[in-house]
Order: sequence, then C-alpha cells, then structure tokens
Amino acid sequence: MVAVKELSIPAVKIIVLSKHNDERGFFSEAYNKRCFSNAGIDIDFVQDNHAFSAKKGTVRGLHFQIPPFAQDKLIRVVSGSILDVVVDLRTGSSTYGQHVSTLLCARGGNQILVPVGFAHGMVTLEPDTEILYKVSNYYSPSHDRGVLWNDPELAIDWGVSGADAHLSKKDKNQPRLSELPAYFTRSGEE
Ligand SMILES: Cc1cn([C@H]2C[C@H](O)[C@@H](COP(=O)(O)OP(=O)(O)O[C@H]3O[C@@H](C)C(=O)[C@@H](O)[C@H]3O)O2)c(=O)[nH]c1=O
Repeated sequence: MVAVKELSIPAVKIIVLSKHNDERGFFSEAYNKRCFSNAGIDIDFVQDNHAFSAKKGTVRGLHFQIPPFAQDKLIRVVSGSILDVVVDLRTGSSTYGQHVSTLLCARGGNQILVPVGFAHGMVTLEPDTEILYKVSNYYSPSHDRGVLWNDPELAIDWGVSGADAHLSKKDKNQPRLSELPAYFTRSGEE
C-alpha cells in the first residue's frame, strides 16, 4: 500500500509506505511499480543512486538535469536524517522560485517525489547519513545544472550557516536563480 500526500507545491509529493512491524523490526516494500502506479505515480525509473555523507551539515544541491535528460527523483533515507529541499524552476508557475522542505529519516521511511522541473537539495542532520534514490533518466554530466543553495532570493532555511556547511566546490559556485535560463515551462504543472 502506498499513500500519497501533497505538499504546498502540489506536484511535489510525500510517499508513505506500509510498514510491517514485528519483534525483529520492520519490513517495507521500498518500491513497487504496481502500487505506485495505482497511486497515480507512473514513472519509469532507470537508475538507482546511493549517496553517503559522513558529516552533519553536508549540503548537496541544488541540482537538476535539463531536457532531454531531465529527471524525476524518488528519494529515501536509509541511515540518519536529512532536510530535503525542492525548488520550483518551472517558468510561468505560480510557485516559481518557491520551495518546500521536509524532514526525512531512516526510521520514518517516507519518500519524497521530486518531479521534472524542480531543483533538489538536502542537508544532513546527522553524521553518517545515507540516501537512496531512483531517477527517471540517466546521468548526463553535460545536462547537469545547479542553483546556489543559499541564494538570498530562494530564502531557504537550511538550519546551517555557510561557514558550517560542507559543500562540494561545484555547489559553492552554482549560479543564482536570476542567472538561470528558462529550462522548464509550466506545461507539466497539475
Ligand atoms: C549524480 C551522479 C554523479 N555521478 C558522479 C559525478 C561525480 O564524479 C560524482 C559526484 O557527483 P555530484 O557531486 O554531482 O554528486 P551529488 O552532489 O551527490 O549530486 C546529487 O545531488 C542530489 C542533491 C541530487 O538531487 C542528485 O540528482 C545529484 O545531483 O559522482 C555519477 O557517476 N552518476 C550520477 O548520477
């Protein structure tokens, strides 16, 4: 069973999976194509990614791939916890430049669905945090783009200052929102 909750930007969804608890712990189907399809999520995922962050305060993002390699992403945490952040990049969208952020943790088991047209990022809230995520298009370095995580225009509360955040060199030097071309249109908006 899959339950889907919409966030304040409706195209971004939280997926709540059934958990079978017993004296050993729990069992959960992390992904079941048929159940997702019955819940209205019919996405052909082609790649699974696994990322480990050793330090609390590690920021990855904000990332997206541009067409024809744009990606939907289905993210879950398998160790530790994160604040997950999703920014609307769809030109003409009533929520363009706005974001949603949500806590995800290994024990909670919830997943977030990040559709095409959105930038995605996360900050780890604990050391040794691992995420697994599915993507609907293959990695293409030449289509890989980003937007600056702490761009003042985005006004994202990451809970960590620039001085304390751990970032890749690439992510320290991403462009600001105002510098991005119009990569996506609102056509996919619900
Ligand atoms: C994303 C990706 C990276 N790589 C390689 C490129 C590079 O050498 C190394 C690390 O890449 P990055 O620094 O881009 O990794 P990372 O910063 O973890 O990038 C990820 O961030 C999160 C927020 C997302 O939303 C993902 O889509 C992805 O962009 O891994 C792949 O081989 N395949 C992939 O799919």
